[in-house]
Amino acid sequence: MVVGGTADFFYKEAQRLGYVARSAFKLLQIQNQHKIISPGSSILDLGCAPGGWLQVACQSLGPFRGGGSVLGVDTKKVKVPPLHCDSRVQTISADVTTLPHQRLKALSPKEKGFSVILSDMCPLVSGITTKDAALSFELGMRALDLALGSRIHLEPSDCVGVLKVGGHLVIKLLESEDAKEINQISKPLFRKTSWLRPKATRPSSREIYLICQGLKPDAMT
Ligand SMILES: C[S@@+](CC[C@H](N)C(=O)[O-])C[C@H]1O[C@@H](n2cnc3c(N)ncnc32)[C@H](O)[C@@H]1O
Repeated sequence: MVVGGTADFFYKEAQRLGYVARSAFKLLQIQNQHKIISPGSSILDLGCAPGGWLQVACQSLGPFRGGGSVLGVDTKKVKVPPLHCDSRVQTISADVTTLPHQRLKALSPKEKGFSVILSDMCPLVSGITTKDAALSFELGMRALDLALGSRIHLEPSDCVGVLKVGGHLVIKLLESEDAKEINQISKPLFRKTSWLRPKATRPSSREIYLICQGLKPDAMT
């Protein structure tokens, strides 16, 4: 992004290192601080276009022989393969708000769900703070719902979430009272939850990431 006639630091760094978007540095910081991705992780990346997080997710899996997988979903098509991605990365074009839990589960390795779910989804920003925050909250809740299914009682009770026990979930939100509600819902279900505002976030942005680590076993199972 060119701001005031000069390309900003993270834009230049992204170009220098072959990342398709400066957003790559946000996931790099999350990974450096929280180590959510390990060799062999099965990763679901919601709102993956143009592919910066796909690149960092694949790099974070380590050498190809260590296995792992990354499934990216976006309404926009991703021009694959971006640099740093290998055949462990697959993408589909779909609207996350209407994508059934069962379809996502069927796309996960051995249909067993994912060990890491990332949501960098954001609505088309209107500039109206309350409206944008409300839309962002809806996308965040959708990510939570896909991850946890009936455990957060948003869906019929047979609707199983696609995040594995022990797994991690990252959700982008725009700061608001509602955003705090997502943390309140998540907190009892995970070993730890925390907030992170990455250095690569533009100063004018209200975005913030909720990081939920270590999904606890379901009391019902
Ligand atoms: C900030 S961009 C993601 C950037 C990406 N993490 C990267 O590093 O390249 C937000 C993305 O969310 C996607 N998005 C928003 N609403 C969506 C929805 N309902 N279903 C799927 N993707 C959605 C947009 O199309 C957009 O590509």
